[in-house]
Amino acid sequence: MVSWVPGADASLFPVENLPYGVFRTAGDGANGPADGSAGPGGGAVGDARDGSPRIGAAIGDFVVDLGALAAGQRHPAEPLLSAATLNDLLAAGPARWREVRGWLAGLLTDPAAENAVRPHLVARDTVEMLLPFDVADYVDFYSSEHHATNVGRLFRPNSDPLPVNWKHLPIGYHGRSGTVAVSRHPVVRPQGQRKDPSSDTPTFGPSQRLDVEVEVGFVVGVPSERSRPVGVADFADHVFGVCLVNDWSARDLQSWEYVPLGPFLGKSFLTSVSPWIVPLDALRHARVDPPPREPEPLPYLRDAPGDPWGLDIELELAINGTVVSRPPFRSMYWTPAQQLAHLTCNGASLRTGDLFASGTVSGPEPGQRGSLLELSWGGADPVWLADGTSRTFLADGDEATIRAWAPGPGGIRLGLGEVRGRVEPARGH
Ligand SMILES: O=C(O)/C=C/C(=O)CC(=O)CC(=O)O
Ligand SMILES: [Ca+2]
Ligand SMILES: [Mg+2]
Repeated sequence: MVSWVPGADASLFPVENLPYGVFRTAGDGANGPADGSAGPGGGAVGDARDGSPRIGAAIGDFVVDLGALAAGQRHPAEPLLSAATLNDLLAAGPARWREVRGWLAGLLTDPAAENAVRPHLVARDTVEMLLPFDVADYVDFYSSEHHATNVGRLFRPNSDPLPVNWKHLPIGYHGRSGTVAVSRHPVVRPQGQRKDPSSDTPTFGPSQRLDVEVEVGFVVGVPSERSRPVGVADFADHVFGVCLVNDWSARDLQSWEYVPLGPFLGKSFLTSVSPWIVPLDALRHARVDPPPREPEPLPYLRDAPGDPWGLDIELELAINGTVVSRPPFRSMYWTPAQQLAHLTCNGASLRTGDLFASGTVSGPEPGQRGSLLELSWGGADPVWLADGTSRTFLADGDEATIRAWAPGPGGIRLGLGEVRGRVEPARGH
């Protein structure tokens, strides 16, 4: 498809992508004077909606202001698109999602629509991106065989690396939705209990083993009824789209606290997500067969015939600008459709805004590991950065950035954007 938006076709946000997000422009609510002296729309280039959250879609170097565009076009989805979060659009379901996406793609490719749409384009480098949806429940899975094997070796050297249940069900845990934040949120070093292996008693203080986890997140749109499991074949009826997730992890807190109930404070201080939610429709060309599963899973976890949900998403992790890893999502053992089926198989219901993350994505090669725990092999083998310094875990001031791409139609690449965060020193106590 050819868009009239300058540069869009050759960018990572061409009209085949059209991810949704929530943005605001500088104004009273954003970068305006702290004393609030300027009224709404104050300032020479002010807009009455400066500072207010607005729903947008990314196209090339721009954001389309969807509420304003829909109002101008008298589009029936205008109330959904004029909201402050994506939640109403998420709840509207696949028929509405496809209709809005088709309408927008039509306008962005029709030269006759340029005059009507152009006033609603905002340069992306001038906006602030906000958390795009109210996060309902947050679940994190553990579905990379390579990651689970590596972490098993490091955390449980005297046991089998994979737990006996691992190939029978997608292991997961419930995380903390209230501390999910959008990219660029500061990563304040968490404090907590940790116990040095050479000591008999724990101490309290700032984590010395702060880590990243490179993950892909799935955003639920359509809720489900309690006591009615969602089958693998119904994945696309409920899930709206995909974002990137960094499940920041304090390994010293985690390894001391996690037995027997699993991750708790070592991960609950912050989970960062990318601002752009790429609709499943945009990822049609990224679908691939997942790796072979042996033994065959129980019936409720088998791939829907002819409709498996492996995804060929290439990820990249950079620390202070040095790319340290390229995890391949296509190597994940359990697909998001299997994760969703498992999440609901006991009758637990879904809510609009539920977020479930894949688990750390690690491929089979050392350069494909999705955490510093694995890349530095538990701190034994430092990772070198372009400035000549090395890391085992994150230092104060470090910035971690996850980026990703997926194949689109006709050999083009679609961007999933990025999620980044900079570490700040611990506070308090
Ligand atoms: O093996 C363990 O004890 C824990 C591994 C994790 O860090 C849990 C997690 O967040 C799951 C994942 O990201 O794959
Ligand atoms: Ca994780
Ligand atoms: Mg987390």
